[in-house]
Amino acid sequence: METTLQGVGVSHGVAIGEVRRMGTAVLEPPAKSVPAQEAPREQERARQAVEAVAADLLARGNLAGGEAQAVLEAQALMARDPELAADVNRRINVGSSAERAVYDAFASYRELLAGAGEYMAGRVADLDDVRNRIVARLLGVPMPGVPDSDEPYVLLARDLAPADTALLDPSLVLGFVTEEGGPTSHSAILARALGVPAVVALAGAVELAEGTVVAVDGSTGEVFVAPSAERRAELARRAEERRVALAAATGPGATSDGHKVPLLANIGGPGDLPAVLEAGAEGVGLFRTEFLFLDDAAAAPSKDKQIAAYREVLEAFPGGRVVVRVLDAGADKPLGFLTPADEPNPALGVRGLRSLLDHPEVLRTQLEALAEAARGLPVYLAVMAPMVADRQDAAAFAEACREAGLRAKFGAMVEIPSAALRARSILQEVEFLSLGTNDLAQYTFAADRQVGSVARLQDPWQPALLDLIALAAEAARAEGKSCGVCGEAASDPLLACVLTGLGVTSLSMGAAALAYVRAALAGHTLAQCERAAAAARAADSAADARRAARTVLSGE
Ligand SMILES: C=C(OP(=O)(O)O)C(=O)O
Ligand SMILES: [Mg+2]
Repeated sequence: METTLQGVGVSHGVAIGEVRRMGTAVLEPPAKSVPAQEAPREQERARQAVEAVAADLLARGNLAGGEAQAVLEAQALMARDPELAADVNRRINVGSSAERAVYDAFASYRELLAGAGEYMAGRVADLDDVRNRIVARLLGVPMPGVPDSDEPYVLLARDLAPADTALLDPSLVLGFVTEEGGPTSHSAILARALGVPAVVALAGAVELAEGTVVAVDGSTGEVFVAPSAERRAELARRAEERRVALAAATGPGATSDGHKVPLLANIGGPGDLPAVLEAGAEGVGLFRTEFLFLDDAAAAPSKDKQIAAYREVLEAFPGGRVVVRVLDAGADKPLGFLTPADEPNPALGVRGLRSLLDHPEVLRTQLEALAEAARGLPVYLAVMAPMVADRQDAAAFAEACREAGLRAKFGAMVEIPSAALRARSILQEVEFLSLGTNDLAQYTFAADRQVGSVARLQDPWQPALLDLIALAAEAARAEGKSCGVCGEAASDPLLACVLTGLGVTSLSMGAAALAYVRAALAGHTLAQCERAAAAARAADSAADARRAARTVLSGE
């Protein structure tokens, strides 16, 4: 029988399919004691699990070929290491269960690797993956990581980290459902980048059994479990209605009375270009460069690798604008070579621009790579720094850009309330602002963007967030400079009208949202957007702000 679950819809569209679960991180197996007479049986279980995992890794390597094959073969060698096997057997002889013995033996091997120089330390993540696979097999729980499936599926997870999703095959993912995460979590951002429907913060999601058929409506946040034939028909009708409305809006972003609001794209690398070009993006408003390097977070990316990736993006927008963000490492996007491992609270620690100022050579290499990539291309390059707190940060960034000989506009992201409050002083150092509303909401409401239970406070309609946006936009207007939004707030069509009314000068979003936002802007005048913005700011809650804006925009 059909049941309906309600979460938060974060990426439009409808998907119907079987759920496949993302294996969760392996729990530490309990340290129970196993009687001596069972030791041989436990040793055999351990041996078989190790062998099965090694064989599986080799088989995957054969399929993948290239660099991936070398990595998987090295992992299979780690699994079959005779020293490790001897250690596992020793631990079982003194009373460990097979899973606990594997867990502990890998822990001591891990310490050895971590202390054995930079290259070996970089293999720790591979070793952990091998351990997780063997322990998961012994415990009889799903393998960690992306599901193995040849059929398209709806991906179900507690939450998704950027590193998990690097391995997803987009052609197989129909949609996402996650138990954690809010509208600005990386699950949501990735879903929008892939253009697949997604629902996050769905309580009880991980209890859905593997293979359950669900229908996901990423616009309303509903997930229908075992949908009826009537439900499927209704969802197909809704999807068709949206498609028709979208097809009607084309061209550059503007209100119905011609106030221009360039519609730009958020990208993570050249792989996103076909979708954003197809969706008619007028440029790039946020190139999240750290996404290029998540697969090799142990070492700083080489200059040549960077130049190639940047050039590919810059070439795609002749005559257009491309805003590149320098590496934003830390908190939800850790990079081993930049992010301190032992911070008690990484979101409040050395992340974003702070870590680049601690590693000036990494910043210099990136800025020089950008200068080189842009040489001779007819593109308006802009470069911005994440997590700018004050004028001193902005000045340090601008100075680094000048030293690298970069001919581009330098800008600051407004992601920390202090930057919105003192936007005018920051604008003495840089030429534009870009509001990162995801982090700005996180820091304004002290609400971790990765935690589903505080998603209410991550809602970009919160009037306090709208006030900070208005402050930054007014400061930019007073200085005769631009102030865009590149956080996920820009991808909500109704909110995009409100942001325009607040004085924001461009909107940047994932490819899938561009048509929706274009259509919403084209349906309203600037004066209507301004009235909607005033009504939203006068409200006392996110829900009331949304209602007030909707009333203004639909009632005139
Ligand atoms: C655009 C933003 O940056 P990210 O989501 O990559 O932190 C933001 O914080 O709004
Ligand atoms: Mg941010």
